[in-house]
This record gives sequence, C-alpha cells and structure tokens, in this order.
Amino acid sequence: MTMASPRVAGIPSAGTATPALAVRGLRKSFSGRTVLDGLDLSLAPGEFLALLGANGSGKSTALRCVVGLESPDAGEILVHGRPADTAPLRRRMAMIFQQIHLVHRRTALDNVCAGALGRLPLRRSLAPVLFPRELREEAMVCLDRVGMADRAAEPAGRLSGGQRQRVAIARALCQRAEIILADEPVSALDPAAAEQVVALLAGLAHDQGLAVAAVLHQPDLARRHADRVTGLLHGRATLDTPAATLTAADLATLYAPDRDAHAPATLYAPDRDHDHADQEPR
Ligand SMILES: Nc1ncnc2c1ncn2[C@@H]1O[C@H](COP(=O)(O)OP(=O)(O)OP(=O)(O)O)[C@@H](O)[C@H]1O
Repeated sequence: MTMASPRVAGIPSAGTATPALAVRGLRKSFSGRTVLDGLDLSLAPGEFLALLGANGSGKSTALRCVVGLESPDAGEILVHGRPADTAPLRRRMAMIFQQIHLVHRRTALDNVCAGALGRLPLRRSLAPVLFPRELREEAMVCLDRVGMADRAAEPAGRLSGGQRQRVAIARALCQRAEIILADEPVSALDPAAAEQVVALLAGLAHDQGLAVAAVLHQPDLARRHADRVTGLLHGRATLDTPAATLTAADLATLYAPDRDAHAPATLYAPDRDHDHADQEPR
C-alpha cells in the first residue's frame, strides 16, 4: 500500500501558475488572543475553494483581513502576485456575507449597479439614482448570470433570502471582481436555496474563470461543488485536500471538541489510502 502524501496548505494546487490570491503567514490577535496563527491559503483562477472549520477557528477573520476589513498583525496577502494594499487591487476582490447587505427599498438592478460605485467617477457615485445606461445594461447581464434578470425591477426587500444572495453575487460581478470571497453565504438559506447558491458560485469559478472561496458549514455542499477544501484549526490551515476526497476522519479532526485550544495545530496528514468515509466524527 502506498501512502498518498497530503498537499501542504498554501501551495497552489495547479502547477506553478501565480494564484489569484495567496495568503502567507497571516497573523491576527484580538486583545492578546491569537486568532490567526500563521495562516496560509491559496486560490487559483477558475477554482472553487471551500473553507471549513469549527466555530471560532478564524475563517471570517481571515477573509476580513484579506479584503481589508481587519488589519492583520503580520503576513502577506497577494493578489495575482502583488501585495493587496492598494484600492485598485482590493477592488479585484468582492466579499459576500451571510447577512446580505442590500438596500431593501431599491430595486435588484440598482443594488447590482451599486457594485460599480468604486470605479465610477465621483459625481456618479454621489448620485446613484443616475446610474448610466451602460452600467444598467451591464448590471442586467450580471443579474442574468445569476438567474435573476426577471426580478430586476423588484425591490430587494421583496425577494427571498436565496434570491437576495444571488443579487449580492450579481453585485460582486458588476464590481468586476475576479476573486469572490463568501463568508457563510448559505447559512441562512433553506437546503434547496443553499444548493442553488453554492452551485452558482461553483459555476462562476468553473465556467467564468473566477477565483471563488466560500466559508461553508455544510461539508456535503463542499464535497459536491468545491474543487478543494482548506480546513482551519486554531487559526491555521491544517488540511488541504481535493473536495472529492474529503473524509469523515478529516471532518472529525477539524470539528473535534476543543480539548486543548492552545495546543499548536499541526498539518493533518490523513492516509488517503484508507477509506474513512464510514467513520463517525469523534
Ligand atoms: N473584532 C473582534 N474582536 C475581538 N475578537 C474577535 C473579533 N473578531 C473575531 N474575534 C474572535 O476571533 C475568533 C475567531 O472568530 P471568527 O469569526 O474569525 O471565527 P469563524 O471561524 O469565522 O467562526 P464561525 O464559524 O463561528 O463564524 C473568535 O473567538 C471571535 O470571538
């Protein structure tokens, strides 16, 4: 029996091409408590990465650091190989949240147009009601890509949670983001809507070449739709594996009761030649 060697988190899985997003040695503490402990991540164009990990393992903090909503204490964040410390590079990333931030009284179309505010001339961004025709056309294309063109004129507040999340994704597309980071995008959705939204994110990666990473609390969705899974434990990436080979043992390790939260996390090296799929999490 040969031992399959696990790939080390942080090393791009596809050849040596520059990843769309690379995170190296990211550290963040709050009030002296370490939340990110040297996190490494990579995301290739056209890849859909699922981020898994127990509550408090640092997933949201990681994404918030990547898009500039938190300042990391140390580490590198590279977008297409360049430090993501300028507004134009940050605009190449869009974040989608569990709590969907849409203006409920504005139409779906207006909300999508708002994704372009960062690249509009100032006078346009101060008067969003005057979105130019070309932008409205582009926003319609984005709504069409998420299957919501027929609801363009509907106030966002009248849409279901799943529909609102699809509008939020269309807004990210209208931003012309190449990297989409989604923090628990389906946690508030029913199973059918969750499946649709995750399939949509996967499609943006696979059909349109975007780099997409999503924090998921549903390993089965990750298995079905993601290309790769990175697992966080105590602020480090301790698992990096093709989603299709994610095992029950992998999940047991990631979600094990926190016997010693201060123990250093080590790279988890599952023996891929064993079939752990029938084992229950510990
Ligand atoms: N602004 C903050 N101030 C203080 N502590 C924070 C802050 N943001 C996050 N934390 C703490 O950092 C830890 C990691 O939080 P984070 O939200 O990143 O975890 P998570 O893996 O996304 O968890 P969950 O799955 O529950 O969303 C938690 O203990 C949280 O309380």
